Amino acid sequence: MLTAYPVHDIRRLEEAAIAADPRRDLMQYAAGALASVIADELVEGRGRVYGAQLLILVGPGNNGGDALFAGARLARRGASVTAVPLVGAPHRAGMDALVHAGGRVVGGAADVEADLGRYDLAVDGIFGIGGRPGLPDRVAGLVSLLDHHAVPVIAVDLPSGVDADTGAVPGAAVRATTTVSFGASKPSEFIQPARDHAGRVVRVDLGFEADQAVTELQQLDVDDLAAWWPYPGAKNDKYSRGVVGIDAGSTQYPGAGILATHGAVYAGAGMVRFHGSDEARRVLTADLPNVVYADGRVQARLYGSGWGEREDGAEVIAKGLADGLPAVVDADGLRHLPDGGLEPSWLLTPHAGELARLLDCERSEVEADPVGAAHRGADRTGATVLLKGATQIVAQPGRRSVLIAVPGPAWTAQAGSGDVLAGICTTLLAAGLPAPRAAVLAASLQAVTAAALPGPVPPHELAREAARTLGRLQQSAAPR
Ligand SMILES: NC(=O)C1=CN([C@@H]2O[C@H](COP(=O)(O)OP(=O)(O)OC[C@H]3O[C@@H](n4cnc5c(N)ncnc54)[C@H](OP(=O)(O)O)[C@@H]3O)[C@@H](O)[C@H]2O)[C@@H](O)CC1
Ligand SMILES: [K+]
Repeated sequence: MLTAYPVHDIRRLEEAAIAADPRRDLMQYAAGALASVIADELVEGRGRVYGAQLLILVGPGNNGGDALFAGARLARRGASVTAVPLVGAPHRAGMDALVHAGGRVVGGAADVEADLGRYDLAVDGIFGIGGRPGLPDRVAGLVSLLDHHAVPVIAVDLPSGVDADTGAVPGAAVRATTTVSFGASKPSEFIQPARDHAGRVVRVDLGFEADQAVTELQQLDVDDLAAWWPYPGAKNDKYSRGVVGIDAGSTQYPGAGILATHGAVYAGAGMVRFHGSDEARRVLTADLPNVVYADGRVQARLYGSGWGEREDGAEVIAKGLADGLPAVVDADGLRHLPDGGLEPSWLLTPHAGELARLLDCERSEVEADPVGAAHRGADRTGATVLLKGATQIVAQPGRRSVLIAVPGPAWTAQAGSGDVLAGICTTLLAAGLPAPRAAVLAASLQAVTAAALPGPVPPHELAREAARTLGRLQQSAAPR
């Protein structure tokens, strides 16, 4: 599990670390770690540090200071280091150190633009956690020229221009090959599209005490998925493994019911009762003869996938709430929710557009701050929210921390993925998992399965493949 903290918490962690050991110079420590990552990349790219051409992009704050001190260390090792101040006045002591070590400082972007292709590597010390999203125009021009010349960029702390807290990239931003992240991960390391701008992330421990933070973003890894999945044990029977009730699909969209049922069955439901359309039922009878159609006991229900314009949606959901069973509400079902009053054991699975509708805001607002929007969705409805998309975020009402699923390939962005995911979520609720854990495990299983079978594999085939993923995960699961 990786944990990220918003910038205001990282500032507090930094202050606490400095107060705990005032003699420790965090910037020198950070610069030393940065210099060693840069040296490794130079050695990998061209065999040695000596003689390497290094360009340092310098902003007005301590991020530029880190880059300049690292540049000084590399100049002492024989690299030819050029620093270009790009915004405001650069870090004074860092500049002095670089010049003292034999580095060169030019006046501005115009002095390096003509021969950018000669640099082996550029270091982005423009903005760090004090950065506002976007880059001034002249800086954006230089950054895009570096991209054009395919000069690899190492970002200091985070790629300049991205929004560290939200993961949004509303304007120009550095696209790094490697990011050297100090002290604590930033949300932008987990959330798309900023995650793609960071490239490979190298974390440098600055001795922060994380328990002083208020908000956390926890991103699962494959080991967490393997360890947390509720595999059946010797004492389980089909009822204790969990019976799923699926009310999904319609005459208009029978496929949604079929796909959700595939998701539920192949994620290991003890039994699936299907209450969707007759069209879907005919297909399921042939494909999945283990599915039953009679009413009876269930431990969790799915509502909404492929409902279309269903008229009794609100009634069906109200009845489900009165039953007191945990439930997943997906897709068209989200239009029939009561105004608040849901429970955290209910899981809503909107994509950005559906969450925007729930929040009465524009989709672009959800995309600009998906974690904040997921929180608002959970607080407004009282339910757990799994916000689907390039980054899959789980928020709970009244809690400031979120869970993030294992990242997966963009291949899963296709019609039907959400229906399968809703089915997997319902299986995990029926197995007795709390809604946040069910949501993050289900999304992670789908991502890990798609990563192992890359390509345009249709969602029902990925659903089947998930069963094989689970078999492999169970074998690899170390007891915790
Ligand atoms: N504290 C510690 O212990 C350690 C900190 N460390 C390092 O310090 C970094 C944080 O340093 P920092 O606070 O000086 O902020 P940083 O981002 O360098 O610059 C902010 C300046 O940029 C300006 N500015 C921002 N955006 C802009 C824009 N779009 N366009 C134009 N201007 C813009 C902004 O202006 P303002 O917003 O105030 O108007 C302000 O002047 C951190 O990421 C890490 O690298 C490490 O050494 C480890 C120990
Ligand atoms: K940076």
